[in-house]
Amino acid sequence: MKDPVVQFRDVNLSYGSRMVLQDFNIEIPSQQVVGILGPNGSGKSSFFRLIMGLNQPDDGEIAVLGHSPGWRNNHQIAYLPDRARWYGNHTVEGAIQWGGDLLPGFDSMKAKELAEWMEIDSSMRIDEMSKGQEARLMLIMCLARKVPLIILDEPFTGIDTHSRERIMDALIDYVTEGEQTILISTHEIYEAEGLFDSVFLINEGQVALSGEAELLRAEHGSMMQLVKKMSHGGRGL
Ligand SMILES: Nc1ncnc2c1ncn2[C@@H]1O[C@H](COP(=O)(O)OP(=O)(O)OP(=O)(O)O)[C@@H](O)[C@H]1O
Repeated sequence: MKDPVVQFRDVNLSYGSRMVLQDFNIEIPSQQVVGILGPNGSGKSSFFRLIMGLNQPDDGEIAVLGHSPGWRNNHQIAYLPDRARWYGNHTVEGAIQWGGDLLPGFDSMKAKELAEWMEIDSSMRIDEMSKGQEARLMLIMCLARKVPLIILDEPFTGIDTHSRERIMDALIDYVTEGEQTILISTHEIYEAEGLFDSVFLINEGQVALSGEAELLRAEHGSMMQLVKKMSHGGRGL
């Protein structure tokens, strides 16, 4: 068994006086698609920001790809933040060129293939794109990178059902090809849950439940139901 890609031990994180993650422990297995699910405000984005070294924990230990979070390993991570925007004056082609020149592990051919699959015209200017088109481009810029860890925070927001289905198909194809770990946080649980090998359910700043997706489903029913129960204050899941 390989070492976990991400390991948190007894991590606490607060913003001012507000405690967001408390005694947070997690081990993310390598080479899996991992769902990070939970109600609004449960701490999913904060968890990703700690992985990237964008926030510092109050205490606890964090290892990401065998190092402390920060510049030493961020070139090995493709991160799609929850509120990402691209430079407006680029075209799609320009963004892909930029990725090829500057992003570690970026495969321009793969990016072009993904753009075609996701029906994104390469001559389109980014400031003329709809929200959903831009969301697709942001996703392409992450998925085209050959890095051990990809983090997608709410990648499907603003994307219509048809495009979402295409993206899920691309992810399934892409993932079976690769040797990467992909962390996905999403509220589109119903559509996305088929992607996950394992799932961590976050509630009120802690891992409330985790395991192989299939086993969790067999035991508790759909992920959607589990998250709904949590949103309504369900305890003892
Ligand atoms: N920069 C910040 N300053 C203060 N509080 C913050 C900040 N960022 C997040 N929070 C708070 O921390 C808590 C966790 O937020 P976080 O964004 O990690 O949750 P989330 O699970 O990703 O939520 P969502 O599903 O709505 O995206 C929330 O109560 C939020 O209001």
